Amino acid sequence: MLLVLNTGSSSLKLAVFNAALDLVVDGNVSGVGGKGRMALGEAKTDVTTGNHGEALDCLLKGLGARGIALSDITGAAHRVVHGGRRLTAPMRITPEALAQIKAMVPLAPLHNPPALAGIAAVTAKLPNLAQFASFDTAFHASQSDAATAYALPRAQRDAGIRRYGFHGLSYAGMVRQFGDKLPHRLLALHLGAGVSLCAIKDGRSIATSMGYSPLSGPTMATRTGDIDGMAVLRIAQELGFDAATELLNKQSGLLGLSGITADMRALLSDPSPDAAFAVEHFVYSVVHQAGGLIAALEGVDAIAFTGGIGENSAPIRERIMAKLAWLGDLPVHIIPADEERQIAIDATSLLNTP
Ligand SMILES: Nc1ncnc2c1ncn2[C@@H]1O[C@H](COP(=O)(O)OP(=O)(O)O)[C@@H](O)[C@H]1O
Ligand SMILES: CC(=O)OP(=O)(O)O
Ligand SMILES: [Mg+2]
Repeated sequence: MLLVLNTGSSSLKLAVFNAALDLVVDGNVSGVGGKGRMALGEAKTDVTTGNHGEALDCLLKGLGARGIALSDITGAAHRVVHGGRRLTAPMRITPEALAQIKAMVPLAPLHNPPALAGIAAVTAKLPNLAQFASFDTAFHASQSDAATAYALPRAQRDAGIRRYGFHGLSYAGMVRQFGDKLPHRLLALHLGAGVSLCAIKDGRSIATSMGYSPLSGPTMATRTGDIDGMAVLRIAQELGFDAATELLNKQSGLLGLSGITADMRALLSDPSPDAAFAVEHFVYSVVHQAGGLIAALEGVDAIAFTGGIGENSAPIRERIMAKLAWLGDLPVHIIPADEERQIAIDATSLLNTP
């Protein structure tokens, strides 16, 4: 059986697939690093964990109680957010590969360390297990230089300051789910805690709203989305680098705008004007990005929503589509985000190649 781990800064999501790639069970621990919750299948319990290794222990114990032993696990596959310029295909985690992933930490200081913690936790438990990595950036490797470059001098561009784009496992999974029904020009909207849009032409990413980091694009749960560079510098000058990083990534977005919560469902049921404004800003910013990406596609044949908000919130989808009514009648699809299955498919194809 294949263990898939999607490690976030304070969460650990796990899915177990059998050799036929059927989902056997999935679960997660939230609130890693303190008092949190564990869900495994339908069961939910309170758990206190000090780190991702302890969270993995809890989940593995839960799997044991369901009759899945450590010895049943034949491989582990991880979501790694940032693969940089070079890591553009899924790979087996060898010592060299691990060194390459570690070298990406300066590019993704908030996102890659949790994945490394997940890899280390599995290695500590099962040192001889085959492990694999799939990169959120990889799907966007098809983009042109014009789409990925920031207009910076050569030295900064050579140093890797460019657009990478994220949520690639979600978009690759979406393209896979469309199969031979894939529209020629597809605008994909991943609306979750992180929010991004992607212009997909014939199954390939040609432009996306996230850039150097997962901060840019529309308003997100706690990230600002697009913000002028000079505003960032002004905030950093006032608060210092670390506090500014925290503010832009963790205290902004829907949370910062509303002053209430980062949770879209809670905002939609909150009667206050601040909650309404946060939602209005979210919808506006998504539509604003959509316009640019539709122009990059030179037209659009279909729109697809995914992610927690995209899949579950009919009111948000309707408000976005109402502002895109100028596009005329378009097929609108709702595709469940299935990053874990995509990671499992990637790992299985590597396991099966000698
Ligand atoms: N029925 C719903 N209506 C509105 N928002 C929802 C609904 N269900 C989930 N959401 C929102 O989805 C977001 C989480 O998205 P998700 O993709 O699960 O997050 P993550 O990026 O952490 O995986 C939250 O803001 C949550 O409120
Ligand atoms: C890359 C990213 O934004 O991921 P998430 O949606 O999980 O925050
Ligand atoms: Mg997400």
